[in-house]
Amino acid sequence: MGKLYRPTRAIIELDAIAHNLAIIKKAAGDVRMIAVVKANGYGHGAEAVARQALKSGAALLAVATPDEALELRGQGIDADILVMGASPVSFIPVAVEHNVILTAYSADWVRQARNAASGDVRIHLKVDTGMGRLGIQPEETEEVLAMLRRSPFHLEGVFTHFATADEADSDLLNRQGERFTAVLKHTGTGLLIHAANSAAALLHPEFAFNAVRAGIAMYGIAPSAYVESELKSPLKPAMSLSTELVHVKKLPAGSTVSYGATYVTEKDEWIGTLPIGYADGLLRGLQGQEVLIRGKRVPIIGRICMDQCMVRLQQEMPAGEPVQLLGVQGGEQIRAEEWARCLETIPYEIPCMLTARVPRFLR
Ligand SMILES: Cc1ncc(COP(=O)(O)O)c(CNc2conc2O)c1O
Repeated sequence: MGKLYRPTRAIIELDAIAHNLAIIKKAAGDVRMIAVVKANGYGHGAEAVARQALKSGAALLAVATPDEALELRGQGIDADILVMGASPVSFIPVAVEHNVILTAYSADWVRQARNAASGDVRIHLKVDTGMGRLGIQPEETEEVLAMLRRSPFHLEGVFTHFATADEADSDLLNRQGERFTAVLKHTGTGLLIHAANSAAALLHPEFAFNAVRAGIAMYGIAPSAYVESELKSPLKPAMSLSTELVHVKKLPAGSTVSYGATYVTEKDEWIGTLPIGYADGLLRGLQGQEVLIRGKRVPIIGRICMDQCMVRLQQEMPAGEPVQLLGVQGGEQIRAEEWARCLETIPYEIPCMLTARVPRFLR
């Protein structure tokens, strides 16, 4: 990456990825780890996270789309990669060429795919046990397995996905687990059997089967407040986001700040400008969110702009003063979970929403 002239950057701590995978592995037991690196590694950088996860013992990688798999292959990643989403039948020859594992997610897909396939097509069969997104219905299992046996597919795994593993109420989780266990009576041996996402891997080892698919927790973010409250060891956020003040001025009482002049200073106020805005992923809904300067919390005031935002300082400060938007500064910390509360969303969205304009530096 060439020299950058804007101080805004995300730092990705690979040690945190390793730390979090160890926590997940300890919780899930003696099972294989599938590192979910889709969506550019939840915004952290898929290649770097994939390499660290493999170094930390991940057995294979999981992505959402065929293109994400090909991108990793293009970056020289030779490990097994499972495309968990719907791959078009037209991708099958490409998958064989690049040794990418596909998901058989419906009886129709199997019917169409078996006519398009030549060569050893590696697949995992997905069963819909209650997520209602992709997967065959449990009652289709024997029919689909029979079709697979009469096809050029090499069935290597069976999986399902939990809809409520991050919630205290485990009723649907248990029903999904029972449905999936019933399906496994028909699938034979020697398969990778995986159902658990981070929440299930951390809190429900009874559903670890012989592999778990870790996403959000690998990045050091708890799937939900409930899961975080149940954790024995804290996760370590792998991403921090920082910048610097680029402009500081004192505005007299009654001065307006930013578009719409929605913020008016009530007295003489020191106002700082940060070179980060909603085109970087600092969404306008984060107006009012605090950032850290000299270890103290100061609020974003006025409307967040495309490339900049303003904060109300407690005193005069020089341009160049470090600003922490996510991460630790002094004795304080701001986490993705806090942004998620501010935006009334889930923490998953936070790292994913940082745009490519924010450079990611590995540490
Ligand atoms: C099929 C599948 N397996 C595993 C994971 C990892 O889950 P985790 O990040 O909770 O560990 C996901 C995440 N999928 C999504 C997370 O948020 N929206 C999603 O579609 C997934 O879609």
